[in-house]
Amino acid sequence: MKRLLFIYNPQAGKGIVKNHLANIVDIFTKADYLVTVWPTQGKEDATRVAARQGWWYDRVVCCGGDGTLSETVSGLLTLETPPVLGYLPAGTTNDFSRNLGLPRGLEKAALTAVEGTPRPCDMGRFNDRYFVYVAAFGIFTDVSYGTPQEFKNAFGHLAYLLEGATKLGDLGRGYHLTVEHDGGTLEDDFIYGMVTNTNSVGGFKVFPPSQVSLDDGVFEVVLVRQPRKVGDLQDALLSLVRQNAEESRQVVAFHTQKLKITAAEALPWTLDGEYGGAPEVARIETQNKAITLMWGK
Ligand SMILES: Nc1ncnc2c1ncn2[C@@H]1O[C@H](COP(=O)(O)OP(=O)(O)OP(=O)(O)O)[C@@H](O)[C@H]1O
Repeated sequence: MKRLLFIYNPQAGKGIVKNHLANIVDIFTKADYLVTVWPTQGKEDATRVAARQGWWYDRVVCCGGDGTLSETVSGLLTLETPPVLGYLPAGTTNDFSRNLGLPRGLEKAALTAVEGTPRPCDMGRFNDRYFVYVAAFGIFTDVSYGTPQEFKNAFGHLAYLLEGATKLGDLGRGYHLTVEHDGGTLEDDFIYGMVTNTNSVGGFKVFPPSQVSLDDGVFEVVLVRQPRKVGDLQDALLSLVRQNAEESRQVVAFHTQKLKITAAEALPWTLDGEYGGAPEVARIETQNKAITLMWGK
């Protein structure tokens, strides 16, 4: 009999997991797993339990929103040989799960967690922390802006925000940055930056799907320069909407394995939609195929 650790956030997505718990455990049991169930007790608890107990299990499955997935992965990455991870999306935002082709419904996702296709995926290191699919800074990811929910929705709203800014003639507040990546170094003022592993962050796409993969060992980086005039904002917006960032003066887009961003002041970041601190120097690196995730067939 194999061993499975099921970590779930009882608060995620208004507590929907509770209504499905018996069915989920039954699905795991039928797949020949002895199941340990761990309802998370608060912030960072998923990280703690995954880091301390994960080594003993053949499979870890987590259930919750992007926050729970990110916390579980952070714990598993401290292990020498992390077990295969299944994910049951149950949050208010489940951006990442779209990339895994998971079926709708917790029972179907539970079946995928034990009988789907295991695929190694790249994870991100951000100074001494980890992220699963996105690290970002700038307009509307700033801590001073508002609630965590507003951060979470920021990515999907970027194009919309730029459009609004264009109408208002608000050129935004830039950060003076030195950006060192595999292909060179640039120094300029930027209003927004995103380092991502996926092609779907709130439906905001920059790279053609053929250039993006979860296991290629590189991240996709998008930086929006500080506009000097309203026309610059329009230029940035158009290039984002048309997915031709490479041709825009306002938007810089590239792939890289390593990235170092040095800011002239504290720069607030979000990691997987949660506040990630405000370091002056951010060292970001792809951890190639660091976690094997269960995918839908
Ligand atoms: N028992 C708990 N009570 C309160 N918060 C918790 C508890 N367990 C975990 N958390 C915290 O809740 C945060 C959000 O969790 P999660 O992302 O799973 O759910 P969500 O907010 O509903 O979904 P999303 O983040 O996708 O909007 C996590 O950062 C986690 O640390």
